[in-house]
Amino acid sequence: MIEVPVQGGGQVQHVATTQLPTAHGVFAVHGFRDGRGEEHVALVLGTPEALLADDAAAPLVRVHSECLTGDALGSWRCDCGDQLLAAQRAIAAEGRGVVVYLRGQEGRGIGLMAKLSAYALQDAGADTVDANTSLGLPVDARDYAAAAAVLRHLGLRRVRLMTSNPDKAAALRAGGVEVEQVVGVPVPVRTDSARYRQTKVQRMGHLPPVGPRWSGERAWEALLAASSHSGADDLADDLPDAHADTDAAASVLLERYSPLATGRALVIAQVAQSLDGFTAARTGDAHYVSGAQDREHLHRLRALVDAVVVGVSTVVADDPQLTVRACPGPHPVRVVLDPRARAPLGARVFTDGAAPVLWCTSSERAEAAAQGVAGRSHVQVVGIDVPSVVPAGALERSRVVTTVLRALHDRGFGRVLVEGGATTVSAFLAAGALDRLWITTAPVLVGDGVPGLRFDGADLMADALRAPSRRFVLGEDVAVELDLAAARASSASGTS
Ligand SMILES: Nc1nc2c(ncn2[C@@H]2O[C@H](COP(=O)(O)OP(=O)(O)OP(=O)(O)O)[C@@H](O)[C@H]2O)c(=O)[nH]1
Ligand SMILES: [Zn+2]
Repeated sequence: MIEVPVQGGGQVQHVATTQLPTAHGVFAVHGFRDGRGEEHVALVLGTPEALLADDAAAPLVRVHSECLTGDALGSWRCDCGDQLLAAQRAIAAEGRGVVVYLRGQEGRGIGLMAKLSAYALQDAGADTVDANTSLGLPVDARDYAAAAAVLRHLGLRRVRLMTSNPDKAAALRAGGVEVEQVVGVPVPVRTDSARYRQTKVQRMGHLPPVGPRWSGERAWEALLAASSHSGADDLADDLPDAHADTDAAASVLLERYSPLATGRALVIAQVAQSLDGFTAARTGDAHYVSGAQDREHLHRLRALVDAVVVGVSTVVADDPQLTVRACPGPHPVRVVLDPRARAPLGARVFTDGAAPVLWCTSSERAEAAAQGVAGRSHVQVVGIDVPSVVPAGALERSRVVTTVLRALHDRGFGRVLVEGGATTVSAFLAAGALDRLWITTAPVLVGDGVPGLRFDGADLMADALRAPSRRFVLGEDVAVELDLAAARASSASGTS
């Protein structure tokens, strides 16, 4: 056993070293006993060479005071549990660092039972400082000499310390460890610990808290940025990795949209249906099938693509704007598939000027259509090489799909959302043109109405179209995403 005397009388004995596999990586864990008989541990990530390298930044270190309620029981009365997690994540993200976990510091050193008594006084209105003093106990009875001794034992003479408590930095410096930087520990804001955190700043001289580095807003900006890098493959840099410190909103957005946020060409579709498979009532009324969260989801999908495609029937029935309003983000180019040029010239997409419109008509109808929208600079007519008769057969529909996607691709719009109606989405699906299909199911029964997805089906369930899927709850609704590109790839390689 090695004894490490330090200034101020602190000394620790090294007792054992072993491995600790955790959610954040495999840490080495070193056990120590101090002069008072308290047992402490150091969780260490990274080789000694990596930790002690002179030419690298000083390693991240967290000196953490034991808190049974916060660390082990998940209590939100204090921020200890969140801080421990945030420290392990930050260390994992850098690939090296140390958490010194100090036992015997429960309740800022007054012990667990006294802390619970102090909590009871806080329930009655006292703040965390007055609660301790009215129990006749010190506000803070901790000292960190043992932490300095542990770090010295590990050979660490310079650290970046994760804390908001200036006493910890001072104690390490007094114990012979240089604190090159004090780094805030990013933790979520929680109502239950708000007053406690405020008191620490106002009455105990702690530094103000820092928020998580990835808020929902920032994550969404990163997703938008990653989507707009045309053609590049190295976009992952824009997005936080799996260990990044994210708040709840950021986690949801990143999980849901990261697979879509690449600069690569991508054709996706979205449909909202009733439980019994209708997209509108018998009269065509579709206001509204799904709820507000699904609307926001649809607007996010719009913001992540270059172009959004609708069939003319949707323009006639719903007069949609097809812009991004329920979240921040750029409007996509709006594409109306209308071989017979029957969209009303007063439709909102033709009159609002909010974003460019490509009106895709058959070549024969293109000139007349262009005259109809003359002077509306945001509308461009695109003549597509398809007959202007109703393209009833599957073959014609699939020709329209291919021709339109090629026309969009040629104009630099590789990322496409096919938004409706269900006939148009079905045509893209049947043509094998969709990479991902989002279907939102709303808990409503329509009985009879405008049918949802329909395509030439299979005779046997064994031959039905199956694909890897993900599920998301959107309020009352459930969105399922089918990864059709993955399904095609696995059936092409015969592994389906
Ligand atoms: N007495 C008392 N102790 C508390 C209370 N809430 C949390 N603690 C204890 O406070 C200790 C953590 O100290 P904090 O002041 O939250 O933070 P810190 O460790 O000083 O500083 P950071 O490094 O920024 O986390 C743990 O031992 C907790 O058990 C409380 O209301 N009363
Ligand atoms: Zn705590």
